[in-house]
Amino acid sequence: MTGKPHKQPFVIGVAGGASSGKKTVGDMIIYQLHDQRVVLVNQDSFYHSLTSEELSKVHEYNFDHPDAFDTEKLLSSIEMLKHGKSVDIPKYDFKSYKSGVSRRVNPSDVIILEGILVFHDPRVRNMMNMKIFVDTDADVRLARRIRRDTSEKGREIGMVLDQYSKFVKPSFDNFILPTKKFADIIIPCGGDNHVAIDLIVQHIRTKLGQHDLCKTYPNLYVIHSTFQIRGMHTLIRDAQTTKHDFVFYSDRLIRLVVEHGLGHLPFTEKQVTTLTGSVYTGVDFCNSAVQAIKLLLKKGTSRSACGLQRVSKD
Ligand SMILES: Nc1ncnc2c1ncn2[C@@H]1O[C@H](COP(=O)(O)OP(=O)(O)O)[C@@H](O)[C@H]1O
Ligand SMILES: O=c1ccn([C@@H]2O[C@H](COP(=O)(O)O)[C@@H](O)[C@H]2O)c(=O)[nH]1
Repeated sequence: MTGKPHKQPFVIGVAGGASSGKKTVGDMIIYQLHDQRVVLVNQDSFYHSLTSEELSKVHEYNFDHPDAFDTEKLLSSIEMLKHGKSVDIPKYDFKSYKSGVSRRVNPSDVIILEGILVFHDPRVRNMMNMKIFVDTDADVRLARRIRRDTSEKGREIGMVLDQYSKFVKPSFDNFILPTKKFADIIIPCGGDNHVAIDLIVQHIRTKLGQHDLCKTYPNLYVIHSTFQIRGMHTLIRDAQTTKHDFVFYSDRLIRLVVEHGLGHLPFTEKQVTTLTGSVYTGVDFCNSAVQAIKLLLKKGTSRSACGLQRVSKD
């Protein structure tokens, strides 16, 4: 075998009612994961093209029913991306109701699959590593839909309201809402929920940083790689780097490892009285933690011992 083994991408499903903010949430995740290869795939791309008969009675067509989508194509497309292959994803035109020219999507580290019914088919659901449901009140969704469909899709307000009461609302109650139970995370307020987005991004970063060794050793933690860390690794590997710089940057890297390790050690709450007489509640490392550091110091090389001593007085 040649080349690197293919690492499976992290697949995130984002479901919720129409105009709940699914795409906004997806875009916010992409924005925060700027240093990763992330691709957003929209379930809307997999709408079946309408036949001429369906077109003549478009007001009777239910775009919110699971059968409106080409789920087999969606499945095979995500499968290809999961296996590190590029895929042509169709483009659906909301004005002509037809699927047209495709866009080429390249394999990525993270795939975000967003759409009203992405949790409906168990085969699609099972491809996801994380499932998010965007929970936005029906009145907010309707208001956004009216604005979007009249301005962007050029539709009559009467038609938008008819479609809503005839298909959108019943399908939300019958098909979309029942998939909420499959979600790992439910986000109220969609894109306004910065706390939820931050937590999601943190989790994805942890998963992406996980080495295969983490599966064998569940208490192994991999420090998230930053540009600063990569820069220091570059310097200490460079044959041109001076001895002084090599020692300086190695020492900084060792300290980062030790400080990160200390964050995983057990601690107890401790209160101290400050010089001004007030009581400060902090934490104190448990005995076992101090013993672990002492053991490391005994076994460590002189350089790592030096790094350890700077972060632990004991
Ligand atoms: N938190 C928000 N506040 C105000 N408008 C929003 C918010 N989230 C989304 N929107 C707007 O609502 C519309 C639908 O949002 P979008 O993310 O495309 O929803 P979905 O993908 O669920 O259909 C868009 O016009 C978007 O700009
Ligand atoms: O031709 C079409 C195709 C779909 N719709 C509506 O779109 C929404 C789903 O898209 P979101 O981006 O998740 O909002 C769905 O409610 C369909 O009714 C349409 O109006 N016309």
